[in-house]
Order: sequence, then structure tokens, then C-alpha cells
Amino acid sequence: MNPHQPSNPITHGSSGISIKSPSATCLSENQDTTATKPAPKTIPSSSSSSKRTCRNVIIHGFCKFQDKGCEFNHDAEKPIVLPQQLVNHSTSPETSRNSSVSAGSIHAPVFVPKSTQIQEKASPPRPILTNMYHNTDSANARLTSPIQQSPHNRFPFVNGQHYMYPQQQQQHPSTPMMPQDPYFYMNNHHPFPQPSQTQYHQYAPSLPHVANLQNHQRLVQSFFIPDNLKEQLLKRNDATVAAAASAKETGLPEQVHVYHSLYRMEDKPGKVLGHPSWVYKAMCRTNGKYYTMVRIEGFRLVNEQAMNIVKQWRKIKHANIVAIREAFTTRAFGDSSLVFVYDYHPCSITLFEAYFSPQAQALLHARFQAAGINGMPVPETTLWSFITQMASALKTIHSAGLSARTMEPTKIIMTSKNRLRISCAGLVDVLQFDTTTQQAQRATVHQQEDLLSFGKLIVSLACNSPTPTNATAATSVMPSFEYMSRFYSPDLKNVAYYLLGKPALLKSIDEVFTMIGPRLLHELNSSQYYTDTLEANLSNELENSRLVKLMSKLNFINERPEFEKDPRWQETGDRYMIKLFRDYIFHQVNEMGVPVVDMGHVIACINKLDTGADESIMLTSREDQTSIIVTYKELKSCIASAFNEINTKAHSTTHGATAGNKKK
Ligand SMILES: Nc1ncnc2c1ncn2[C@@H]1O[C@H](COP(=O)(O)OP(=O)(O)OP(=O)(O)O)[C@@H](O)[C@H]1O
Repeated sequence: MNPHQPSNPITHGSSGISIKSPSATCLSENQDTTATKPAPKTIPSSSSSSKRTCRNVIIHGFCKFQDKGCEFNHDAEKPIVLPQQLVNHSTSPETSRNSSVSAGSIHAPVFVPKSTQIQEKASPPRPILTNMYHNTDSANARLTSPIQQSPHNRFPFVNGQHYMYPQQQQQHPSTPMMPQDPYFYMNNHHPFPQPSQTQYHQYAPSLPHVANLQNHQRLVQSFFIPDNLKEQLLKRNDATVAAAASAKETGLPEQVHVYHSLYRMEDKPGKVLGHPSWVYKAMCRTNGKYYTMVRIEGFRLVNEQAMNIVKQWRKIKHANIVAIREAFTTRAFGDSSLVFVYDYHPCSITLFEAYFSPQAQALLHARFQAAGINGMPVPETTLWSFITQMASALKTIHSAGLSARTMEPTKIIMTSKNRLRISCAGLVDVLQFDTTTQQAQRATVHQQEDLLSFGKLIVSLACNSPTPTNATAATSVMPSFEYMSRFYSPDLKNVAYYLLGKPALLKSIDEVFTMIGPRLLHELNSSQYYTDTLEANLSNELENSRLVKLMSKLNFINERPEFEKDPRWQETGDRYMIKLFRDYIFHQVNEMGVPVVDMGHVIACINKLDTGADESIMLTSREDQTSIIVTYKELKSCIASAFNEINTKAHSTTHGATAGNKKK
């Protein structure tokens, strides 16, 4: 409470007796000028006011109204008890026994240390939002929350939403430091969440009160991509950069061929054609990209020619096939392993994990129970989308004279919502390399097998069973077809029926396309519609990279401590102008001296700077001594030259150091 502010205002029910509040009666020095003014509000006075310590004595050490009618106690001997001390005293039984706090002092005027008052005056008032970017109340509350001012807040404000670590902020200073081990986990109330872990729950979108907006106003959210997309991308980013403990701890090699930072993607090995297999994420030393490594443990490659098939697979570029980069044998794992390297698609799960794992089944069961139905595990439109995607991939593979050979739920991955990709391309070809038959002959047989596997996959998904009733012959899958016809259209059943039919020369993926023609159009339409949505979202972020680059340049230039003694970097000329421009963008205050937090102004200024607009602006120094009229064009060239200078200096120093090192 501010001691100079009248408390407990009584605006009605006057008692008829003028009662003066302590603040009105006993004015501090600062209030001398207003001493003659009538007290704006009155509060009931305590009869024991003479026992209360005068605030002027508490604050200033003396009261100049002591002998001029101030009715409060001026006995400075009394101990001063701060309100927070009162709380502490009351909680500790021991201290309460010896407490010097009298009943009177509890009601004493609240003590506000002088230093706090000064701080309050000196510190800038609460920022206000007076922008064309309308923020909802919750967003405002976040903006002004103390968390934003915390030096520990690494990402105080991201896309109009706070990106914060609440538990960290709430940590009491006396809390003992916990180990900073990123893998350390105690319980849900752990005060130190993993610093790298994104707090996705903070991304709940604020309610858009568009109805309250002026015509020229827009929601902050309209400038950025939607929260759910952002969350999805952040999760992928987190998965991509997730790093394993040191190679020593994981027992994995430091480096395999040109790949390092191996990260196991599953806890236990899988099985490919009876061989134990491992999947890792690894970074390539040559291009810095992440890849997926599939390692076949203890595999001895007999025929080197088998690797030629990988060259053919490398030529295949398709949106529904995980691209293969290379395959090699290695002893880096301490055995002879065969390694396949594929593109890495973060956060992907296999079709098996998505539909047939115990968790997925439990989820499905719960959904069915909630809806009170016994229905389709996969909606028909989704199933048609899957069929289209897989048919398209198979068409490309078969047209190249190859065969997929991995058309099963554990070898098809879902890289985003309903987006499928055939993984482990070429792997079976190498593992089962056969020299006894011609490649063309082999391909024909395997292509027929692909069609059969494709049919099984459709029945599996439609019947919610990873192993549909002996689906090798059309006659024995009748129960599955009956189930399908209850929930799906006859077209779907026909496609599955065709694929599960006897292998024949005439049976080909092309025929499947004639059967699913109308569905293709729907898939094409959905896909283009989604592209439009993504493009629209992308356009919201269009400006951001440009703005970040310019803001980075400004920060590189402004107030460099190492150039303080360099007269050219002193607060003169170009650099001074840049510094004033920084104030013009970010440090504006309104006529009351209140900071103006206007994102619209910031973005408009930086956009004009980027385009080098001919518009003139007046920059004024903080102490109002200097004013400069300058165009954005001039500012742009000043910033470019100042930044280039720093850049050149940085590069020449780096090159010099490298050259020096080489000489040594
Ligand atoms: N190219 C890839 N990019 C990203 N993740 C992948 C990629 N390929 C596979 N994965 C992921 O690696 C994990 C293991 O894949 P794997 O092919 O071993 O599946 P699996 O279900 O364990 O099959 P199996 O039991 O035959 O080993 C899966 O979660 C899968 O989503």
C-alpha cells in the first residue's frame, strides 16, 4: 500500500465529524506543497493514534510537525517492525513469545522503506499496450508478469505468447540447488524441468476477441503461425536436436563412417528377416544433417554386388518413400554390421505403433466405448488416403523395375498426420541378394508380392487386426471382407479383393489406379487445400526472418564495449544515429513518461528500414539535447556500413588466428 494514498475511502455516510487520516494529518516532506490541500478522503482515526509511531520518524528519522500538532508518537526508541517480520513472528511460536510487537504496532501505519519509494519512482511504470496489435487480457497479464523481467527467462516472449519455465520462476532462493543433469527426474513437482524441454502446454491460444477490435486492429496471433502447427514443429525440432549421453555411456561408437552423435531410437533391437536390427539417429559430418541409420547387427555381406541395388534406390525420389542415402558395412560397433542410411523424419511412428500397439488399441477401445459404437478403426476417407499414398509409392517403385518388399505396418512410417512413407527401402534387396535369377524376373515376382502385402495391409487396417485371417488367398479372407462390408464402401472391398487375388501377369498397380480413380481426385484436392493452408500460415511468418536479421544487426552495432575507446565508435556520427534509432524503435514513452510497447511500431519501423524508405524521421537524444532528421534510406546505409565493418573485423581476426595457428 502506498502510505501517501488514502486508504479505505469512505464516500458516503458522513459522521458529521471531520476525521483526519494519518496521511492527511502528518505529512511527509514530499507532501509539503500539498499540505494546504484538503485531504481527498477521510478514514476513521484510532483513539490510540498517539501511541502509534509517526511514519515520518520511521522514514526520515524525525518529524517536522512534532511540535506543530502531529498527534503520533515520536519516541524513536521503539523497535521498528516490518510487516513481513510480523508475518514471520506470528508463524514462529518461539519468536511470538519474545515478540516486541505490541497490539498497537500491528495497527501501525505500514512501513514502506525509503529505498523502495525511490525505486518505485525510478523504475519505469508498468508498460502499457497501445498498439494496433490487440492483445487479450491474458496476454497482457503475461506481458506485465514479473517472469518477463527475470534474467533467467531465456525465452520471455515468443510469438506473442510467453515461453516460460514456471516452476523455475517459483523457486525460492533458499531452495537447495538440484543437480543440473538433463536426465535427472524426480517427480512431477520437480523444481527444475529439463531446460531444453519445451513447455508445450504454454501454447494454449488466447481467445480472439475480434468483435472488440477496431477496423485497423489485428490480433497478435494473426501475425504468426497457429499454435498447434507451431507446437508440432517445435516437437520435431526437439526430437531432432535431442542428444544422447556421451558415447562412452551409451556404449555406441563415437563415429561410424561420416556419422557421429548416434542416438538410439528404440530400447531393444527389432528383427529384419531374422537379423537383429537397430535404428539410430545420427548427424552427418559432411553436411551437418540428421539421418536415420538402420543397422543390421552381425551381418556379413557375401556379395559386394548387392550394394549396386542401393544405387538404383537412390534415384527414387517420392513423397511417400523414405529416401535412402547410402549403405555400407562397418566394424565400428565391434561386429560386422550392415548399415543403411535414410532421411530422418522426426517424431514419426510406424503404422503398427499408430494402430496396432497395445497403447493404440487401448485408445481405440476407449474411443469406441465413449461413442458407444463398434465401428471403423480407421475412417474411410483416411483409409482411401493411405491407399492412394501407398499406391503412388508402389507405382514409382515398380516403374523403376524395383519392388518395395516392406509393405507391412512396422515398415511404413507416419511422418505427420496421415502422411505415410515406406521405410527401409532396398534393405531386403541387399539382405536377400539372389544371383541365381535375372533381376527382371525377380522384380516381377516381388512386385506381385508387394501387391499382396498391400492388400493385406488394407484388410489389417480396416479390420483393426495386424494379422487378418489367413489373408494369403481370397477365399480365406471372407470373414474379414464381411466385416469390411459392414463398415466400408464396396469400392474399398473391391480394391482389397483385387490385391489379394492370385498373382498374375495382368495384375499390376496400374489396375489399382483405375479402381481408385475418383478417390485420387479427393486426395489431390485435400492435399492442395492443405498446401494452401500451410502457405497462408507461412506467409504469417514471412517477415520474421527478415526482422530478426535486422534486429540482430542493430544489436551487433549498438553499445559495443570493446569499441568504447575507438573515437569512430564513440557516440558520434553514424553510430550515434543508429543508437538514437534504436531508442526511436524500442524506447519510446508517451506524454506521461510511460513506456509504449507497440509491436506495430517496431515492425513498421524495421520494415521501412529494410526497404530503405525515403520517409524522414526525427531522432531525439535521451536528454532532449540533440535532434536529427534522417531518412530510413540513410539509416539503412549507416547500419550496413557499421555492420560490415564489424563483420570484416571479426572475419579478419578469425582468419588471422587460423593462419597463426597454421604457422605454428
Ligand atoms: N526414416 C526415419 N525417420 C525417423 N524415424 C524413423 C525412420 N525410420 C524408422 N523410424 C522410427 O524408428 C523406430 C523403429 O523403427 P523400426 O523400423 O525398427 O520399427 P519397429 O516397429 O521397431 O520394427 P521392428 O520390430 O521390425 O524392428 C520407429 O518408431 C520408427 O518410427
